[in-house]
Amino acid sequence: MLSVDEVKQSLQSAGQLHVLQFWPELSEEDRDVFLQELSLLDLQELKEHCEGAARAAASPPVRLDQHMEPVLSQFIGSVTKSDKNTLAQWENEGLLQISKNRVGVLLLAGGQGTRLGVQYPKGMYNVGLPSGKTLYQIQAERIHKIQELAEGKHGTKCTVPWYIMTSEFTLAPTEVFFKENNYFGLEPSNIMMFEQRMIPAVTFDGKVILQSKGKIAMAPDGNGGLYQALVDNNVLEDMKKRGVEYLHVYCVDNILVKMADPVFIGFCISKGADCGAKVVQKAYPTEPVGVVCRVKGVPQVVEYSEIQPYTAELQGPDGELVYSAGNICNHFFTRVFLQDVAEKFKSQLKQHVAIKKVPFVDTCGNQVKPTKPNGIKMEKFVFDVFPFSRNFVVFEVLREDDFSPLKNADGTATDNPTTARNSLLSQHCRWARAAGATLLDEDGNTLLPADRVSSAGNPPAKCEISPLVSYFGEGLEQLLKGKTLQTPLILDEKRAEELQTQ
Ligand SMILES: CC(=O)N[C@H]1[C@@H](OP(=O)(O)OP(=O)(O)OC[C@H]2O[C@@H](n3ccc(=O)[nH]c3=O)[C@H](O)[C@@H]2O)O[C@H](CO)[C@@H](O)[C@@H]1O
Repeated sequence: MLSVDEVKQSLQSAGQLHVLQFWPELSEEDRDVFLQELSLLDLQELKEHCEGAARAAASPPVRLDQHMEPVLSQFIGSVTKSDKNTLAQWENEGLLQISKNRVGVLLLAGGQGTRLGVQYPKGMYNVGLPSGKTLYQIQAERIHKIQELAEGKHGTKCTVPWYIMTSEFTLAPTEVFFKENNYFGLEPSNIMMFEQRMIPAVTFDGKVILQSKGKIAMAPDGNGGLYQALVDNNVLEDMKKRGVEYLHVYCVDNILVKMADPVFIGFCISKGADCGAKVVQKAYPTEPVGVVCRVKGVPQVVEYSEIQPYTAELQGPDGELVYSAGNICNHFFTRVFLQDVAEKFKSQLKQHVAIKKVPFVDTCGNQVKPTKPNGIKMEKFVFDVFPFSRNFVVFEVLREDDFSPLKNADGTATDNPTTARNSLLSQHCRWARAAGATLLDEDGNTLLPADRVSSAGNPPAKCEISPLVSYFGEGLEQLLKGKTLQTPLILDEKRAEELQTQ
């Protein structure tokens, strides 16, 4: 730990001496904690960070719109446009790689979930499914099942390691939650949690913001902080040691996420890709999803906050959106590509400016909760490595099978706990019916095939299938064909066993 004089000197040369303004008022204990925090800061880089943030916030945003073009069709694979055999080949390839322990999953879970408005990590959220499962539990059970499917097919026991990137906000509660839940039945040594870096929030004139008298306002460095975090925490070494060559990176809030999706992984591998992105057709031009496209001929995502409305609304000859490839934050990377990024490209990642309301302590020592934006948070984005890819591919999937994110609190129009819950229950109704089950609604009436999702987005019935029973609808016929089942239905392993013997 540095001494207070050393810190003072560095802060002075960075033009940030105000950080110690309340030093005389702090208790011994608070001083220790603060000094520790300041010692961890890269004080050499602080000046550049603060000046850079102020400069970036003051400059007009760089517009990419006029350089945008859609991704070339030869680099796009599609679930709907591929025949059954091709899809089966990709799935087989994915399962084969999983069975050989070559596939890992990496969860981006360092975000603060401000829009959802909860104080705990989003993965701990329970959207109100009949089973009461949280997002973390659903994800863990899908890992379980995909290992089982790969083992069943190839006869070898295998592991899909789960890397979880957290931040100062999410690490401790996530660790406790996993422990309390007995790691959801997974082997704890195959779950690796690590922390991304935090960086100071800065005022518009380039001053570090004090959150309280003895604490700087810090924020995670964006999900593109992943690449620094991989290095800081020796994650790539761990992957190498385990023989993991392919990584499926995903964001925490998509209730339909297919962990280590073998079809996606198989597709990327069979195309020889080093980097890939899953997309869905955008639902409407202003939907808050990034657009996967090319910028000056190079693959890139233009984030929803950075695209101009007229570009987002551009239509092709048949009225379709020109930029319809919506990023669902499901990425494929080879380990070798990540190694390259870590060694050569990580420092070239773009910095994005986010203007936020950052609570602070004013010069008189009063705590202030600003009503309008007062601070700059600089963020890196996980997809900003796409331009460094040598062979980038896009995989288009169906929204109803792959994407229903939890972003907002209930009471909002979209992407909230109700829409997430309904998407999952609707999917499971479809699976049950496709497997030959007849479902009865809560009044005992038979649900007809025409009973689909209502205009309010409600599923035809409450039918929830545990990922431990089925990963993507497979294996249900032997349990459900010709059976009439009352809903609400929770098809968990116990119920599956009962149905098997009926
Ligand atoms: C930059 C990015 O990827 N944007 C994508 C993200 O947007 P969106 O703005 O929704 O991104 P979020 O803020 O939800 O972050 C995405 C994921 O990154 C994690 N996170 C975020 C910040 C951070 O410092 N550390 C961290 O790990 C979050 O916990 C989350 O799992 O998801 C959308 C789909 O749902 C995509 O269309 C957007 O293109």
